[in-house]
Amino acid sequence: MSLERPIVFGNWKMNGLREDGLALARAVATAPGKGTLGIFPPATILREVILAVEGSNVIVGAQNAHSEDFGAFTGSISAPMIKDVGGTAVLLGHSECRHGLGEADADVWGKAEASARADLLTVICIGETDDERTAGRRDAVLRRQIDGSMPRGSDVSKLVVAYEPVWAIGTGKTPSESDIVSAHAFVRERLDAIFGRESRIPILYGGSVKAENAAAILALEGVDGVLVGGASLDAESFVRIFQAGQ
Ligand SMILES: O=C(CO)[C@H](O)COP(=O)(O)O
Repeated sequence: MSLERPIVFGNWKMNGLREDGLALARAVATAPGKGTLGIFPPATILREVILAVEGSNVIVGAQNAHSEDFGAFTGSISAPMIKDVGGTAVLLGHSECRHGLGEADADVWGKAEASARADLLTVICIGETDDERTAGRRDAVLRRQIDGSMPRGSDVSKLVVAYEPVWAIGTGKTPSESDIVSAHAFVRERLDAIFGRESRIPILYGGSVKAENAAAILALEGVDGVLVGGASLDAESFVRIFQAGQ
């Protein structure tokens, strides 16, 4: 599976009731342009969103999945369940899950293995906090997260990495262009070391991506696409971000 660049994914987080979510999905499905569009709505409307974009190339996925396929895990959904309703992707290791829900690298690894078993496209999110950045530990954190969250032996063509500095998420702050380039170069080097140069796992940037800064970010060396939060909730903004990469 090879994803055409630019890859523009929207993480709706805990937003989207049926009416506005389906309208947004339909608008995304008709966006003109080359590349790969993906949306990650809340699980409550996953199936309806999948039906709303049917016939388009838009990828629809879930925002998390359990490491087990089934069982007594109240409140969780699993990779086979996502697959069962027609979902083809999942976000894992988002900072809001790592830091808000206490997900460790090993947890993300287990979830990624479950996602691979269900043959989903797995987007593994990584990124340093402000304290880690200030302490000069960015690369050490990225290395630990890559090494600890990404299982070996699965189909590398179904893996995507999203570099999302935690301090840039929802804050309006973005790293300098040179910082994004150097972080992506570091991630690429590590992925090459683990999975081989031919793996070419796409690396997305995430954190305060907007229609206004998308063209500059998407043009940076090593940036294969973007993972968008807030600005993916507005159809016009999200489509403008996609078109900024054309
Ligand atoms: O939602 C995101 C993509 O996963 C990420 O958290 C960035 O959010 P944003 O700063 O609201 O774009």
